[in-house]
Amino acid sequence: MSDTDYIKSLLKAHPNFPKKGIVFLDIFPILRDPVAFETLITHFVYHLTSKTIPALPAKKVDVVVGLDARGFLLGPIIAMRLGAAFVPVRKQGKLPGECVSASYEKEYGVDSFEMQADAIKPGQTVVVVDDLIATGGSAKAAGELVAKLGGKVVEYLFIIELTFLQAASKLDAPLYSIVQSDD
Ligand SMILES: O=P(O)(O)OC[C@H]1O[C@H](OP(=O)(O)OP(=O)(O)O)[C@H](O)[C@@H]1O
Ligand SMILES: Nc1ncnc2[nH]cnc12
Repeated sequence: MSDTDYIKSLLKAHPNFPKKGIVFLDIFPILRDPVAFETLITHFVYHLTSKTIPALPAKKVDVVVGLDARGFLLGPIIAMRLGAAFVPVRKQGKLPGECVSASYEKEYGVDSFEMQADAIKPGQTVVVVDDLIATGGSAKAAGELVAKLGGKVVEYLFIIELTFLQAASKLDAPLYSIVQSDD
């Protein structure tokens, strides 16, 4: 079985969660299976180190940015494997010190994201990681925060992409997803 089929087989769909009309795709069964979790992380790391990402000369990622909350389960592990920094993007009011912020609309509501102002240095290369991209609102806001600090997003990485919402067109860098869902 391919990595993609293995990971896909563990995703659980919950119709009408967190509200009517949304089919929530749950990634937690992957994390319950250590072999699947290892496969997932290794897949991302292999992608970042052995494939050609046009905006990533010398294949060097300086910073992995993970999005609150499920991006925190993936980002730090990927960052450690790459020898890169991990930087969290958190929902408003959770981070101490000076922060930059950006608000965004998502599949089921409005929210605001923040990043610590000294977390990324001008010119650093960044990958943004999260479990799922739906409308792309949260990823776009994260990209805006990176840009405000002078960083350069070279790729947005997700386990799942809801392709029917066409988020890729909103982003300023390529989108990579392991599983694509079109319904
Ligand atoms: O592409 P978008 O439409 O922006 O939606 C995707 C975002 O929504 C989910 O997080 P959620 O806001 O539910 O937060 P959580 O991780 O704290 O549950 C998901 O983990 C992404 O972060
Ligand atoms: N359909 C979905 N499943 C899981 N997380 C989500 N975040 C936004 N839309 C989602």
